[in-house]
Amino acid sequence: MRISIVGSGYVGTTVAACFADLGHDVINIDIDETVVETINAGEAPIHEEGLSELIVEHAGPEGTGRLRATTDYDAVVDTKVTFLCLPTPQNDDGSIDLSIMEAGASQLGETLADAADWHTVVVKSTVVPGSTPDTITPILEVESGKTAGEDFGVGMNPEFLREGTAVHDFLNPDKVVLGADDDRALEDMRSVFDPLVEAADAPVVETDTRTAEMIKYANNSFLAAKVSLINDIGNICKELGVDAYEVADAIGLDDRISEQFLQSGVGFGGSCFPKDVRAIISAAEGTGYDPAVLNAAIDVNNRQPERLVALLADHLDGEFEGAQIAVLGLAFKPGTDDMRNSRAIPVIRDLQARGATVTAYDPVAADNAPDYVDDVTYADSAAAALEGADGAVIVTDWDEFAALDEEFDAMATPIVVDGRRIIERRDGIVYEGLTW
Ligand SMILES: NC(=O)C1=CN([C@@H]2O[C@H](COP(=O)(O)OP(=O)(O)OC[C@H]3O[C@@H](n4cnc5c(N)ncnc54)[C@H](O)[C@@H]3O)[C@@H](O)[C@H]2O)C=CC1
Ligand SMILES: O=C(O)[C@H]1O[C@H](OP(=O)(O)OP(=O)(O)OC[C@H]2O[C@@H](n3ccc(=O)[nH]c3=O)[C@H](O)[C@@H]2O)[C@H](O)[C@@H](O)[C@@H]1O
Repeated sequence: MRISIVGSGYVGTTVAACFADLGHDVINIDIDETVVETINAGEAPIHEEGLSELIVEHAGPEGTGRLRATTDYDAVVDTKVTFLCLPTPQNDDGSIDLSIMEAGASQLGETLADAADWHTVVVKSTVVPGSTPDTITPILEVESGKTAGEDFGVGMNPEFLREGTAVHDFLNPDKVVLGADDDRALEDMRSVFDPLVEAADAPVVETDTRTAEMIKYANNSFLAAKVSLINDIGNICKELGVDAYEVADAIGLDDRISEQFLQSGVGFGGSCFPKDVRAIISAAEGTGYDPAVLNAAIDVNNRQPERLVALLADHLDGEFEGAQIAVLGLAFKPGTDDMRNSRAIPVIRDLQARGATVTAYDPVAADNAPDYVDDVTYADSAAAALEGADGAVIVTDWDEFAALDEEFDAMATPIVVDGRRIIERRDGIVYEGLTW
């Protein structure tokens, strides 16, 4: 099937490359010319395991030609289904900012005015319940001069991939959620997903657009709250002299709890959990409901970076002035160069506010870091960051940090505060785990 994907970021590029791999003819539309040129040159515009190979195979000069990128929305007319994979950031008050979606829907609607045939538009971005039927559909109708359900269809298909394992997650979904308010749109979505559903033997949930939108927030809220709950328990463990990881291993054996998302530490970051939990809190508050547990999840998450720095402060007798602190890890999780809402940001700012100078190292995210933090020296290796440091904090659980050993001996004072349980406790290091 010929499909178009609007937005070529972490979701759009992954989805476009994977759909091309599943046999569809895919056009990826983005306003960023560099991104478009990169894809058309057969290269991945973002760091994601397995993505470069797919882009070489389907967009590269020797490739299948099933993936092509453009800045031109008119390309949509040659396709049958369009997925909107545009950013849905937050306003200052935490509520969802739909302006980019509105701009994309507006451009798409103008293009659809010229479409002779039925076309289905699918919202893949994470949007609060009601956004698709109440905001996106009316824009498409006004700009195209057509009627939803009669001339074109609208669906909502939330995405559950994780950054770092995006290609694997997309191709091996736990579930595929297809939300639609009319049968033809649903039928088109089924046709797009058939090859994936068959290859992955994935369960399909068919529902209306509002419910599909809410399923996404419920999924992310549940996981974010689970991380905050294990962090709350972890903080209690630390205060009481108990190892939270031993506790988590045991409770994770209970199928009702499961072992996943029980790693306590410096908290959740990324472009989704913090923003999505705040957006659904805001939507709930708009109805007059106070979502107490979700507010607590954000509150606990905000406190973990402070607790990490406070543990280091204890070992430096509160004296950060003139201290050189190594920060290992900048990305919000391993496997990605994404620093959006990384816990490294509050950790670095807190250290600097207390008077420390910061030398940071991350295997892939350092180039993005200056957009988020100032006055940081970037080292080429963990060893270089640690050399001469008065203390170190571990913010991201990159595998390579687990192999660090004698590098700590080159520190001026080998104090290591581990926010991700990645470093081995050993003689010669003053080691503090955040929740163990
Ligand atoms: N990042 C993730 O792991 C996941 C994200 N999501 C959701 O998917 C949506 C997209 O997120 P990301 O891919 O992370 O965003 P992103 O920020 O990585 O990429 C968005 C892309 O859209 C382009 N763009 C902006 N305005 C445009 C316009 N008017 N027309 C065409 N292109 C335009 C940008 O140039 C950029 O390349 C969000 O709603 C997010 O919450 C859902 C699941 C996973
Ligand atoms: O909506 C989204 O964008 C995505 O958000 C998350 O994916 P992602 O943010 O890429 O990464 P996760 O692996 O979920 O990690 C999020 C944060 O939680 C932290 N985390 C995760 C698990 C854990 O046990 N402990 C913990 O602190 C990670 O370090 C990271 O900072 C969800 O897992 C995806 O299903 C969803 O599609």
